[in-house]
Amino acid sequence: MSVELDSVSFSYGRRKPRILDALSYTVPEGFTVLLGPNGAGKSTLLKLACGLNQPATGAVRLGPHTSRDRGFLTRVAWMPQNITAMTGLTAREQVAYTGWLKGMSRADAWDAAEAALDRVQLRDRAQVRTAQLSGGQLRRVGVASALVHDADVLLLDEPTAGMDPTQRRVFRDLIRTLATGEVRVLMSTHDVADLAEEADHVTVLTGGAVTFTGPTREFLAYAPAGTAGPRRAEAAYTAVASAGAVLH
Ligand SMILES: Nc1ncnc2c1ncn2[C@@H]1O[C@H](COP(=O)(O)OP(=O)(O)OP(=O)(O)O)[C@@H](O)[C@H]1O
Repeated sequence: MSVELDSVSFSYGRRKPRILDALSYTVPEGFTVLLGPNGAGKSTLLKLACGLNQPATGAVRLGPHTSRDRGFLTRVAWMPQNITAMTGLTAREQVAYTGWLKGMSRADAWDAAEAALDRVQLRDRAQVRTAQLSGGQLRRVGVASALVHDADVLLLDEPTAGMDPTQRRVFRDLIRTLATGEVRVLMSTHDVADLAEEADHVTVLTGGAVTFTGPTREFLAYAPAGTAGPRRAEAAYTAVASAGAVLH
């Protein structure tokens, strides 16, 4: 099952401009990177896709559920761009708390929190208060919180911002193991060179509209012929983002 946005419109207030206007989009299978310039609406799309914000018109669905149902919220995980350290909580407590909020029993959430911290290589910091973690470590707590309740769809808002190169690599490998079978991962990033080639699909959002969505090899084909390996994704992104037309 995937998250589907069906003709969704949204603005941050009645008199505010529409950020998304009749946008229809389905989170693709596997691992998808969501690219787009600052202010394109990536975070807004992710917040609608996880049920945190509700559309003014249209609907967000996961199988039989809409984003207003409990059944939707327990199957979709979202990692915000800014992770907040919860006052007084250790890393394990903070991750377990997210599991509990998503409907797990206290005992299950506690066990799952340890496993999730392990997956992001933060087990040795499990007993440290989150307020005392570094920015990159706190982001890993955010990733663990998104993993804790075994969601079908993971929506990650710039999860690698602030991670060092080693952790970015660990994270990329983790995403590859997560985005298999039924689990879909949609991740916004500005880290085009690092991540786009790893993905199964690429979606480009420009001015609140999806201007490209498709398999990564189709995306990379927009790079001018002869562009060298590591620069291919950036060149493809530049070509797609500057085309100003819908390419999918
Ligand atoms: N809480 C808010 N209230 C009012 N406007 C907002 C709010 N959050 C975002 N916006 C506006 O919505 C538009 C899209 O913002 P959004 O954060 O979704 O873009 P983005 O693609 O994620 O950007 P970035 O790459 O900089 O993170 C921007 O014009 C932004 O100013």
